[in-house]
Amino acid sequence: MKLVLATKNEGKIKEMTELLAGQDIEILSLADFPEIEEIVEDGETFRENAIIKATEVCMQTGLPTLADDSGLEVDCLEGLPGVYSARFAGEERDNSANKKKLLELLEGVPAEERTARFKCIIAVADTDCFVYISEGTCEGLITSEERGDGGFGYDPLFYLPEYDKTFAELDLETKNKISHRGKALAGVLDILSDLKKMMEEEEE
Ligand SMILES: O=c1nc[nH]c2c1ncn2[C@H]1C[C@H](O)[C@@H](COP(=O)(O)OP(=O)(O)OP(=O)(O)O)O1
Ligand SMILES: [Mg+2]
Repeated sequence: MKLVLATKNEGKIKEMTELLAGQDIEILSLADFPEIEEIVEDGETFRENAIIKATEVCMQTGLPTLADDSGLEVDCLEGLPGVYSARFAGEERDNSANKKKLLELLEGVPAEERTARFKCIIAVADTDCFVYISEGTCEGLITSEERGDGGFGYDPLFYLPEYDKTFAELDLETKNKISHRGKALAGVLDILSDLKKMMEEEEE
């Protein structure tokens, strides 16, 4: 079965490809469909945006599609950047500027008040564009400076006390085991396996 990952984010593609390894699924991404235009993520929640991305790409490709909408919620910022994580510092969606803005907003906030969580909502659209949803959360703390050079996005600022490491200091396998994305993806594996069976039966 072919599955389109409805994302342009190389970091997500890498993590999800690893999480789906061994499922005998042929993974495509938006890089394989250059004709698909920029999708406007104007939902008010991760859930809405995940559904927008999954259904839009499913309709345009006619293939089963998986979309991930995710972001970082910081408690002392009342949940910001949240659904605005990608464009926190502006529409250019500049990662460095996003991280800088977050650190500036948290200047002077003591470690114990820097609690935060990553959230990920995954939407899987089948060939009828019927949508299944799964969620994952990962709790951590925001550091006061960047640590590590792995991962993507806010990873160098997201610290896991149990590991004494940021997401950017963990290897891909460990991040996938504990991350919001790893947990959300685990919740759709059964759906994907059912979908695969269905598609194979249809072909016979
Ligand atoms: O594990 C993560 N490690 C670090 N940062 C992360 C992670 N997960 C989400 N994030 C950040 C990146 C981006 O600022 C926002 C997601 O925004 P989001 O719209 O879902 O993704 P995106 O625009 O990068 O790619 P796309 O929409 O094509 O899937 O949260
Ligand atoms: Mg996006």
